Amino acid sequence: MVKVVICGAAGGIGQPLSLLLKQSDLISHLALFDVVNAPGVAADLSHINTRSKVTGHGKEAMSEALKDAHTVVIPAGVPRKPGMSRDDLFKINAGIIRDLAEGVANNCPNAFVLVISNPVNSTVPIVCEVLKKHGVFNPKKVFGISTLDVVRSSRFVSEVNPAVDPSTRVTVVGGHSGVTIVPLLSQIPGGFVDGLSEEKLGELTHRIQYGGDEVVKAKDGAGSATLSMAYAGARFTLKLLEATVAGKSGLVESSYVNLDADVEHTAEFKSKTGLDYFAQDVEFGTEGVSKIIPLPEVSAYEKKLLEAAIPELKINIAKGASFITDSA
Ligand SMILES: NC(=O)C1=CN([C@@H]2O[C@H](COP(=O)(O)OP(=O)(O)OC[C@H]3O[C@@H](n4cnc5c(N)ncnc54)[C@H](O)[C@@H]3O)[C@@H](O)[C@H]2O)C=CC1
Ligand SMILES: O=C([O-])CC(=O)C(=O)O
Repeated sequence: MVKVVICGAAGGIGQPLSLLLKQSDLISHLALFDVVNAPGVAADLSHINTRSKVTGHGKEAMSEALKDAHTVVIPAGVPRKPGMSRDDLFKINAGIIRDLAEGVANNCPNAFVLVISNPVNSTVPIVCEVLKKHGVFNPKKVFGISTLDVVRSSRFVSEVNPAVDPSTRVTVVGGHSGVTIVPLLSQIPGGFVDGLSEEKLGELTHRIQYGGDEVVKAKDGAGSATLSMAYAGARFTLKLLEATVAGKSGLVESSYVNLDADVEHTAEFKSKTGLDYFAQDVEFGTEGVSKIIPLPEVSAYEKKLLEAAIPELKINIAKGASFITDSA
């Protein structure tokens, strides 16, 4: 039985994400949890004639929803409005994520946990610290979903140079907010960056780093990216299921992870930077993270971007981790 739980399933991301996951035969039970409207969304989805059973679980039924889950995807919490940073969401979302992580520790301690809720740079450390507190932390099983940064990069690159197919993978590392998002455009095959002026490269990098703001502004108070995020979230979740359920090897996706997930390939980076978490290309295996792919040789421009990302990431990580450790 492969039970996948969506926490925040009735929301802007939760609904289309649930719809996309309903199409997968790898899932046998899709459990939708939300503090509002979960039974309604579940009833609707349950009429679709694919393999999975769908159940809805309201406010009082978190434990029932999470019980024995294989994978838990978390897009629960509030989104940004214009003028807000992702970090401004911490006040509300940190507590929501802590409570859901407690639920995971108590009901499905072996589950893969995929965190979408912002600020991802801090919510992932919150989940990890809660799981550590309960003695059930496995760094190979907790993922911050930064896939939307990769999806945007591929799209925006193809707009700058139509010769690059929009499905071309772009390596994006760092974290998931502003300067912590570091696209490694020098890695795109075919000498993509060589054809760009310094100004164009700066503009494209900035667009990738602040792509979320474009949507927040266009939605004008009605929230942030939901449909592109659902696409990115489904792509990540399904790839992980292909590795963990169907046993496919060699699948790679970028993710914001605890670097202890692969000490062999991260020890040097960790001691050099002092970072415990970083988004990097991750190869999936049956246990979750099978390998964190080391950073490639980066350009001088990207080196500067990394230098700007690291101190900001440290602040975000410390804020998330101490939210749990200081209250112990
Ligand atoms: N990682 C990424 O790339 C992205 C992350 N996000 C983040 O995802 C989160 C959700 O965004 P939207 O779906 O647009 O927001 P939304 O407000 O439309 O939906 C959030 C849902 O979470 C539910 N919820 C609130 N507290 C809950 C709890 N304790 N347990 C279960 N469900 C709960 C709400 O009832 C609501 O249905 C936001 O924090 C947003 O910033 C958004 C886009 C991209
Ligand atoms: O911008 C936001 O607040 C939502 C998000 O994380 C994104 O779209 O990348």
